[in-house]
Amino acid sequence: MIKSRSIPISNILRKFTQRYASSQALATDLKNIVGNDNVATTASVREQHSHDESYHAGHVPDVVVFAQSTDHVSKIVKYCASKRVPVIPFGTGTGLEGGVTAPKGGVCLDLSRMDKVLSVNAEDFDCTVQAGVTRNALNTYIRDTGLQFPIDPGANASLGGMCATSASGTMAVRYGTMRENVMNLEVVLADGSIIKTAGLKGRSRKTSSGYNLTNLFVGQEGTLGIITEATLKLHAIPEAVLAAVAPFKDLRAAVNATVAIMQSGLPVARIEFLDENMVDACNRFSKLNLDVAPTLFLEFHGSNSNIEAQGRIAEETCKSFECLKFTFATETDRRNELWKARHNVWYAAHALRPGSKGYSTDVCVPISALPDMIQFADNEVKRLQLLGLTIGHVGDGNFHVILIVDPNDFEEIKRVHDFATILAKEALRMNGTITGEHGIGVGKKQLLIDEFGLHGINTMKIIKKALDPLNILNPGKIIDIEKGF
Ligand SMILES: Cc1cc2c(cc1C)N(C[C@H](O)[C@H](O)[C@H](O)COP(=O)(O)OP(=O)(O)OC[C@H]1O[C@@H](n3cnc4c(N)ncnc43)[C@H](O)[C@@H]1O)c1[nH]c(=O)[nH]c(=O)c1N2
Ligand SMILES: CC(C)CC(=O)C(=O)O
Ligand SMILES: [Mn+2]
Repeated sequence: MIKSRSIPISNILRKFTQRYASSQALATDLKNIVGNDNVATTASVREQHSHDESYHAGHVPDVVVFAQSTDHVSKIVKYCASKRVPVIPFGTGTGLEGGVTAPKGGVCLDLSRMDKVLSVNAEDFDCTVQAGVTRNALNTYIRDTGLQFPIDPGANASLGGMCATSASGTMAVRYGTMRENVMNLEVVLADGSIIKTAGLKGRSRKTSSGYNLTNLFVGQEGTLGIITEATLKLHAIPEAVLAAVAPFKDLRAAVNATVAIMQSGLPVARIEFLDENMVDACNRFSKLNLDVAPTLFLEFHGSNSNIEAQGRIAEETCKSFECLKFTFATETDRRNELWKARHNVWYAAHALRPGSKGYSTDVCVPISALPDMIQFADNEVKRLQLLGLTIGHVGDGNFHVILIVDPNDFEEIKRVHDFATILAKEALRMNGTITGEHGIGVGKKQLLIDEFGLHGINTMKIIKKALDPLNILNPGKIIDIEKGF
């Protein structure tokens, strides 16, 4: 008898895909489980679910299932386990690392119909939502409570997707990332069983009870379980908000000012860096009239008296780094205009070259290393002659270089890949990480090995194999379970 270890991977994959007779048979079975209206097989729906907003190649699932409940998810996963069919969770498809693609076909499990806010405990500053609720929908729902959920990736992502990628955004510097804001998760495991990661009813502010399952499932990108519900921390909407814009003579001055502000302990709510290419793109796309120079957007949250004091300290610090101007934006409309432009940078960058594709890097380094890191990125963009625009959540040491590339120019694409690899390796050299918030998906699997080393990756493989022994949950993402080193 041949040992399974010696069967070539291609044969295993063929066998793997032969476990279900056809996409049609699969769809028929799934319709019996969740009803006709919740199963789609049309080419257009499958195509919509084959990719996210990144440049990564799309792969079409065999079937798209729209789950309406945790019970649906559990039954679908149990069925898929029995047939060895891949299950790829889908929130809103705004990911940037190809996480929702279906390289081995299978069932795309769309959670957007699980869109109920289940409870809001205003007095405890928490809420529980189904995975498909989007961050904007939650904030609209809780507006009258005086509370907000401030984690704000530019896109209106699903909260399940945000848990799954450990998302953050412009306000993480003040309120933390998803890792700090998820209190409990309901998760469907690879055999269809359902767990709560912080106790069956837990929503306490602190716990030292058992293993930290919550943070095992935050950032797992659908490879260990399907998140069906999340209990999240809420925060008070500040009494007063003050924003400011500060252009600088050069990139280094702007980043040095950021480091000084962070090291002074000033409780900034947002501190975002835009290089001059990015400011120029925002001016064009969002019809702004900002000085084209390396710029900081800042925001302070608090009471009327303390935000003014905070603003003044930031102004003095920026002036000590020779900022060209420091302009406060007090009116709500002006602030909204600035932050809307900030959230649209991805589209502003694409608009520079119609027909182009964008690739975003996402390194994060300790704050003291940030000036050298951003300078390094700038030098490399120039050396490799790329169209790169830098934007960053610099208060956290996290920034993105958006590279705009002609999808038909393979030589340019290679330079983009070279750049992304060089940048990630430099971030590791500076004690940082290859991804602050976008995750690994299909794009950064090799670099993850550099970040964690052999024993670290093997530990991840052990966890993956224990929780998903048939490798049906989002296979091919984060780690390649079949591949050795
Ligand atoms: C214009 C723009 C701007 C930004 C961003 C995107 C875009 C297009 N993003 C990236 C993106 O919005 C972020 O990764 C979201 O968390 C993705 O949420 P979706 O609901 O779209 O997940 P999406 O559907 O894209 O899925 C992402 C991954 O999570 C998995 N998944 C989804 N739902 C799941 C569930 N319920 N259970 C288990 N796994 C699940 C998927 O399988 C996939 O691997 C971002 N991000 C960020 O952190 N900071 C930022 O500033 C921005 N800014
Ligand atoms: C495309 C990316 C640059 C999106 C993002 O993470 C951001 O705008 O901060
Ligand atoms: Mn970002």
